[in-house]
Amino acid sequence: MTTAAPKNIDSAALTALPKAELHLHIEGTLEPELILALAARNGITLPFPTLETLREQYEFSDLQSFLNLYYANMAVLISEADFADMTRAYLARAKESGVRHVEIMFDPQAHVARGVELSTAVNGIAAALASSEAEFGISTGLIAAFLRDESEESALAVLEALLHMRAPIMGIGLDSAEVGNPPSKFVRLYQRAKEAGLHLVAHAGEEGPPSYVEDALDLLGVERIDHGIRAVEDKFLIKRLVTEQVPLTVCPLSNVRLRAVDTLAAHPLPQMIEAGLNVCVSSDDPAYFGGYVGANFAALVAEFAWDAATVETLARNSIRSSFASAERKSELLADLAAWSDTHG
Ligand code: HPA
Ligand SMILES: [Zn+2]
Repeated sequence: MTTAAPKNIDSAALTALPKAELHLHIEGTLEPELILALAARNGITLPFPTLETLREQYEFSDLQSFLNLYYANMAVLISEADFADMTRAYLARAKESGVRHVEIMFDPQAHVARGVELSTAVNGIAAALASSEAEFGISTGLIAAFLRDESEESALAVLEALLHMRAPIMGIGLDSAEVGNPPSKFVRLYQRAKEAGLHLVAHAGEEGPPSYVEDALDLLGVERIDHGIRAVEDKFLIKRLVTEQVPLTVCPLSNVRLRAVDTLAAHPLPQMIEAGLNVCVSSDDPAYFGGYVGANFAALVAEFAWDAATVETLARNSIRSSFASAERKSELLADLAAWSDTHG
């Protein structure tokens, strides 16, 4: 018997790969063109009012330097239509990347702090998500992410408001400036969300130490870790993450642009796959970091010369680690098996 040589993974095959995107900040999908269009629609003057001057700002030295621009650009989001247009634009691009299921994070506190009603943000995003399956073939879920550089009281107040208005959220997350804002600050928030039946995720180990990953699991009870790349610094933690198969949503282009790693070649993802960790690939803030999830896969395949089996594993992990219904997961896994028959 001869073994067939692995086929090359071309861009059409990567696009066709059925995948779930589990780490995506919807405000991080605002492309410069849309920022300027929304600014014009709302009569807002931005500090960088042209495409050229705005684009010049997209050089980051760390997470905080990115967050400064990310929060400043949110000023253009005023009406439900703005939130809906941003979300629909993302879904259209996600479809081009072969995304079949997405769990979208949004930052409710960042909008409330600007004087935008919570219902405006929630209803606008939800309106676009409501037609996503029919329009784009993408099933969706919404996750309210809380700002870890704000107080737990502020997060609790916004969570209560979301529950009171019966916002269509499936879970909560924790994002923004990580170092100095450990998971231990948010124990009551996560307890409350758990009581309310919500799924629990948190960013940990992006810039923060491996102990934040451990604390997110032990103190907050999260089901998934967003990023988690610094876990590789602690071999005992890696062993635990492998044993428990904790999902890690890794965002390679983000890590390079925010200098969490020096280069894509130096990214720990191959080592993480090799160790048997339950990793998947996501885009984080694709309008800021040089590409949607398809571009992340393409860059990885170009850098590491991966075969079909490796990208299939990453896609399978993303589907299995999602909070999609059991039926939806089976459907996507069947599509993945069909992809493998063609491309494997
Ligand atoms: O990459 C990120 N890290 C932390 N907080 C964030 N908020 C939006 N994007 C990010
Ligand atoms: Zn993120």
